Amino acid sequence: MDDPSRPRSAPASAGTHAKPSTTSQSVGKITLRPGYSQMDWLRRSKRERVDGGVGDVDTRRTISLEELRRHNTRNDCWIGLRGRVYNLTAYVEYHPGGAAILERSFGTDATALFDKYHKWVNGEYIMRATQVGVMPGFIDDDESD
Ligand code: HEM
Repeated sequence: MDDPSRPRSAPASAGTHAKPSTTSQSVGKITLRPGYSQMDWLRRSKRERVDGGVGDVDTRRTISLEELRRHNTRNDCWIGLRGRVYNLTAYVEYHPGGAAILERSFGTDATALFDKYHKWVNGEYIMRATQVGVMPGFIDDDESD
């Protein structure tokens, strides 16, 4: 007999199963394409660097605001976040908040907007495979990378 105290559906954390997502994922009004869930991204970025194919990147290179600003298009977008610079280009399609809202942050220090929408999200962890450098004056307090 069914035990009414046991949930019938999978818990929310079930999205972390090992297979790539094969159905669309809806977060709020945003629908992500199959294969573009956060788990798909984490799996991909664990496997490979996703820095836009610029090759052997010195992730500690200082990137001027002027250089950051030049990467401001959908096919070549970098953002600053807490002193690190990330190549967001590949992640845009995986962003649960959608691509459109990210556009205004392309080529800028997006820390304030990031915190406005989701201070709780660990952007440094999610984006670690995309780091292309650091912002001027950045002082690293994490020796693990
Ligand atoms: C490093 C870059 C970013 C990463 C890794 C990231 C990651 C995420 C994640 C994981 C979520 C889902 C949060 C949740 O369900 O609790 C999300 C939602 C969202 N993000 Fe981002 N994000 C980034 C940048 C930004 C920026 C720059 C903006 C604004 C310009 C933004 C706006 C939003 C919005 C509006 C949502 C939807 C919030 C909601 O539905 O409540 N994100 N993002």
